[in-house]
Amino acid sequence: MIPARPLPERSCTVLKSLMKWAPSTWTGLEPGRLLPLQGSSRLLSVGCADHTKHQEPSGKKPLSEKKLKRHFVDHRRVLVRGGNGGSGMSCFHSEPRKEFGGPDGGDGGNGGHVILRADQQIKSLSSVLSQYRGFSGEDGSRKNCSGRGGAVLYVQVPVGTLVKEGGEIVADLSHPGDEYVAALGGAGGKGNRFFLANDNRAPITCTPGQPGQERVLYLELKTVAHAGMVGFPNAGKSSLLRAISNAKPTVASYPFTTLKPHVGIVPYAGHQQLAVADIPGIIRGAHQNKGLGLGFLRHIERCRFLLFVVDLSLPEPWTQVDDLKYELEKYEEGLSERAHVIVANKLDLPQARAHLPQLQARLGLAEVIALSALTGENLEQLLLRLKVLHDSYVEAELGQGRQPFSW
Ligand SMILES: Nc1nc2c(ncn2[C@@H]2O[C@H](COP(=O)(O)OP(=O)(O)OP(=O)(O)O)[C@@H](O)[C@H]2O)c(=O)[nH]1
Ligand SMILES: [Mg+2]
Repeated sequence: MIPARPLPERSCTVLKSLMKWAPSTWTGLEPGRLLPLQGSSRLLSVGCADHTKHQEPSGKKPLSEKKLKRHFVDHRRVLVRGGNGGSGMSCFHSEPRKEFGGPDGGDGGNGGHVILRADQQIKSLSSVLSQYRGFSGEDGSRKNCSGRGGAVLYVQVPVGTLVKEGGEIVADLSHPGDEYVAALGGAGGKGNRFFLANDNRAPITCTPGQPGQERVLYLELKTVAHAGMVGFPNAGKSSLLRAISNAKPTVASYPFTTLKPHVGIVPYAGHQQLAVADIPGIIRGAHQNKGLGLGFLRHIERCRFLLFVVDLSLPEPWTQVDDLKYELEKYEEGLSERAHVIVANKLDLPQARAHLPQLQARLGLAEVIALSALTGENLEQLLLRLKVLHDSYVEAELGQGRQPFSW
């Protein structure tokens, strides 16, 4: 007899990865849990202490920024089709000693809708497939039995997803739990029982189910956060996000290190949380598609306030602020006038200290917060300012009878 041998380690890993993916494929067959949720928490760094612990399991190398970018999708064209309605049945009651039992064909069930639902656990549109078909209703059957209706197919999308059809915005799923019926299921057909009338006691007519609605939708993700960081490459945006939150975006001394938005959570007393988004650097001329272009600014469009991060160690740092504001204006008029703070980073460098008085003189003392993301100097001042901005935002929203966004 051959003794049982333990599986080699590599096979175990392969098996485990298969086990990890298999349920997400099967869920497509079940109503209610239909999405192949790629629940990888690495899709977007979320700086919640517990989350980050799960993000990088010990012994596993974190994914490089380049690989992470492949998982971050902020556009998607989706073809959605509602489920078809089931057909009605044409048949007659048949029973011993009951010759003319009458029509008893049941109606077909309605097709299931396809519904987009904003889910906070989903961080990018990468888990959204290119097409979805709703569940069809069952056909009607004998004895007036109606067919079962098709279950609703829920497609989970990130909070902040815009739904467009033919260039027009048809829905904005900006709050967790928001839903949008992307495609209606077809109505079920009628069985011949439905056509029973005084002048027609034995109808044989029955109707087929209607096909489900078919639409081509464009999904566009606009990250939702309280504060958005904008700055030139290498200004230290990612370093700052690392310093104030538990998010772990890559930091390096070359430009365009960050290739996808990151959201970090800054915890405050009383379980208050403030979401801060770090987006790729923009450069002068970005509106002419220089650097990474301005496409990423869509991720700060919804931010309630902005952090202009400038490198204080460079000569004439105020020109960075002017250039950033100019690029923002080119992207969307009025964007640069949103509530903001100017963060003068790299205060630890000697030349930076020399530039500070000039910057403050040009932009105003109150507006500039000089700090060092590297040494942590003066970070509290930024945290306090963020809190003040957040509180005034909450007050304004409540004043207008709206629920403020909370992460
Ligand atoms: N001395 C000093 N260096 C800093 C400070 N903050 C960031 N750096 C350095 O500046 C370089 C760029 O930092 P990042 O945080 O990657 O800059 P970024 O703005 O995110 O850059 P992109 O992602 O390319 O847009 C890194 O080498 C950091 O170590 C600081 O406060 N002081
Ligand atoms: Mg960065």
